[in-house]
Parts: sequence; C-alpha cells; structure tokens
Amino acid sequence: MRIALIGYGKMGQMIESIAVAKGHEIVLKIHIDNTEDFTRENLGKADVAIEFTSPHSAFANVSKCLEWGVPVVSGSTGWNAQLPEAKQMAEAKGVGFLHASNFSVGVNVFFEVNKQLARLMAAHEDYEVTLREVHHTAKLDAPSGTAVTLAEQVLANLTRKKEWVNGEANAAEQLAIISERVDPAPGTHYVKYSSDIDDIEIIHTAHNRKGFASGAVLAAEFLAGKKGVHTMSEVLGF
Ligand SMILES: NC(=O)c1ccc[n+]([C@@H]2O[C@H](COP(=O)([O-])OP(=O)(O)OC[C@H]3O[C@@H](n4cnc5c(N)ncnc54)[C@H](O)[C@@H]3O)[C@@H](O)[C@H]2O)c1
Ligand SMILES: O=C(O)C1=N[C@H](C(=O)O)CCC1
Repeated sequence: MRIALIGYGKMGQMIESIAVAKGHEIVLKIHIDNTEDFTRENLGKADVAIEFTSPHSAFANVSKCLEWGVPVVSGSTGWNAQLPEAKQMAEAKGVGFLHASNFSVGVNVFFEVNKQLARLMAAHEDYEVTLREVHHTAKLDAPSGTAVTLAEQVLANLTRKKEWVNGEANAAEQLAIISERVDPAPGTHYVKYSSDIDDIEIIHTAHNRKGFASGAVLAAEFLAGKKGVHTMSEVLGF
C-alpha cells in the first residue's frame, strides 16, 4: 500500500517505521516546513493518507484529502467541533474517512469496558465519577481526545451526568475531566467511581506510542479502497 503521511512528528515517524516494516511504501511526507508539497498531484500517488498534525491544521488537511479523492485516516485530536463537517464531506464525496481519538487496541478495549462500567453504575447514585488524563507537556489540547471520548461514553450511559467540564465540576450533573501534563507520559487515562464505601477505577497506561501508530496502520489497511465514514470498532471487529 502507498501511504502519504500528513504530519511527520512523533506519530508520523513511528507510523513510518511500522508501515515500512509491514511492506508498505511511504510516497509523501508533509510537515510544517514543506506544506507547499501537499499538492493534488503528490497526494494522488498514495492509496491512503494518514494525518497526525495538530488541532489547528487537521480539518484543512483532511478536507484536502477528501476533496482530492484520497481516503484519509486522521488521529489529530482537539478538532471535534469540525468533525461532523468532515464526516459529511466524506459521505457526500464518497471518499473513505476514519477518525479516532485513540488508535491503540488497548484503549479501544478500554472504551468498551468504560461503556459497560457506566451502564452498571447507572443505578448506583452514591458513586461519583471523575476522569483524569496525563500526557507529555508538548500536547497542545486538553482534555485529551481520548478523555473526551471516555466522557461522551459515560454521558451516554449514566443519565445523572449531563455534560463534561474541563477541570473540577461545579454541579452534581457535571462530569469533571482533570488534565495533567508531565514528561514523558505518552498517555494515561483514569475513570474512577467513588463512594463512602469503596472505589472502582479503570486505568489505561500507554508505555510508548507504538500502540497508537500500529492501530493507525491497521486502520489505513482497512480503509484503502473503502468509501464513506468508518470507525476503529469496525477495524477491530467490536
Ligand atoms: N489518535 C491517536 O491515537 C493519537 C495518538 C497520538 C497523538 N495523537 C494526536 O496526533 C497529533 C500529532 O501528534 P504528534 O505527537 O505526532 O505531534 P508532533 O508535534 O510530534 O507532530 C506534528 C506534526 O505535524 C506537522 N504539522 C503541524 N502543523 C502542520 C500543518 N499546518 N500542515 C502540515 N503539517 C503540520 C508538524 O510539522 C509535525 O511534523 C496531535 O493532535 C495528537 O493529539 C493522536
Ligand atoms: O500524545 C498525544 O497527543 C496523544 N493524543 C491522543 C489524545 O488526545 O487522546 C491519544 C493519546 C496520545
């Protein structure tokens, strides 16, 4: 498979090494200093694009891929407000698009556990729930995209919580997401239910970025040749 890497930082470089080891070819590498090379002609050499840039550039990058008919896997976080428009564009143009806040297999299993735990806790109002995430200090967005996904899953299953907030909660219906920035943390997420009697906590700790990168390559292999919007749950068969 011929891959265009849109973003060649910590994630782009790790994706390159995993993709090349699997026999794929990197035909384009775009970063902040060569954006003039991100042309229709250059992108057209790829079967699929993998986009890991920043919250500020993701929508424009994904839009270009969709406009130019190249399926795109995006892992950039912090641009949820524009995701519905990107998904609409993918459907309208019939081009493959897969965004995930976290590509690691472990976190996608953790997402399923989180949903089930929230369902089980829905009837037990004496438990307070909070989310916490810890990432490296170069991270531009807070809360993390993964924490936002976890929060949305809790809100969908635990009706006593109505909205998530970035920081401490001020009201019982708010779900607090606490963000910490500590080097070199690749990403740890905590979901904790606490009562006077006991605590139940689930934790996912990434030891490095390999899980995110190998999941993104799996997603690209899945997406090549497909149209419209797809998910990591489909890739993993959940
Ligand atoms: N979904 C996941 O599993 C997952 C995992 C890790 C990181 N991320 C997200 O991926 C993104 C990138 O993370 P990273 O750790 O690789 O960051 P990084 O800062 O190491 O790399 C970012 C890359 O994007 C490039 N870039 C920045 N602005 C650009 C623009 N306008 N056009 C083209 N290229 C541009 C930079 O030059 C750099 O090559 C972040 O949003 C992060 O939150 C997601
Ligand atoms: O390093 C990052 O940045 C990460 N971003 C994703 C998020 O915001 O959840 C996934 C974990 C690593």
